[in-house]
Amino acid sequence: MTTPKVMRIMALSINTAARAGSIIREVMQRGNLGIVEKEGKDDLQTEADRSAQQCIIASLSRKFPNITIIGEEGDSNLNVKAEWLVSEENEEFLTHSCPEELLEIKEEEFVIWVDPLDGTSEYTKGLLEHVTVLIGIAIKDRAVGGIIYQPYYKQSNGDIGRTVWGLKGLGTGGFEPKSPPKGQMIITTTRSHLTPLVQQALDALSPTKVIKVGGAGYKVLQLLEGKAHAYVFASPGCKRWDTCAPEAVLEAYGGTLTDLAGIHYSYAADVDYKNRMGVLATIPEISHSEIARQVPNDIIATLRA
Ligand SMILES: Nc1ncnc2c1ncn2[C@@H]1O[C@H](COP(=O)(O)O)[C@@H](O)[C@H]1OP(=O)(O)O
Ligand SMILES: [Mg+2]
Ligand SMILES: [Mg+2]
Ligand SMILES: [Mg+2]
Repeated sequence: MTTPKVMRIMALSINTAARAGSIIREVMQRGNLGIVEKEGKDDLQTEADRSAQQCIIASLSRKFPNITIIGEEGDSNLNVKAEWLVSEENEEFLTHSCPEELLEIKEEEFVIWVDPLDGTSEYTKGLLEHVTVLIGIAIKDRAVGGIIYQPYYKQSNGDIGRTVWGLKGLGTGGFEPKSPPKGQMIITTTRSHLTPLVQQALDALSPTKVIKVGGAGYKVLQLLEGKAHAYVFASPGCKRWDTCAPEAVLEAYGGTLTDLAGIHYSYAADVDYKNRMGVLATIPEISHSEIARQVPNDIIATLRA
């Protein structure tokens, strides 16, 4: 029997995200980040963002030429150095069985959303633990599979870097699931993109504690590892590549990630990339719709305007 496409795409993405992570470490080690501003000082790009994206898109598109792959850093030159091309699929992942409902998905039905370096602002400031590589795998318009690679995670055995993955219908891997303390409401939100509206939404939810960290990937890791109950971001700043992989991993775990009104974003290839209606993510133990109801209407109206 041939291996189902979704399993092969996940397995190649796992190895490719780790290679991109090593490129991110190499650029930092060399010390010349090559920072440019994209849409302003809140929107930076470095040599690491550019090179990691080239590695990911060249590797995935070579093996899966019929898949639409959309990366944060725009069109990439795919004539990359041989050492950046990943062709091996992750064997450990391939030992899992494919969920029944995903057995027959054809290459043309996938859309892959790539954020080669999430938490660029934190990367440039040396807050390296916040940095992740995100590869999100959508089928038609839904986020189904995701890889969150953390290039600076320190393993207990001394190894550096870890891969967290999730696939709907199969589950998650690469981390120790943990629930946050009961009777509290710990919210994680932006560290570098705080605005009055972001603050207003936090206040409306009366958190017992707020954890400000960088990156959409790192914030979802806070939910998976019991550091926070919810991720709340009342801003149009995130884009589909920020949320596709985190949404798939969180939902494979039993949680939920939507816009602030509680509606799932579409990850179809032809959508507007902007997550205009913000981000709301919750752990499985929390009623997502209950939290969405607590978001004041005027905040939703402001985002919608
Ligand atoms: N105003 C913005 N402009 C550009 N990117 C943004 C903006 N707000 C959020 N992002 C992206 O969403 C991620 C999560 O946001 P935050 O860290 O503020 O919570 C950021 O790391 C950044 O991704 P990236 O670092 O990949 O460019
Ligand atoms: Mg960016
Ligand atoms: Mg990002
Ligand atoms: Mg990025």
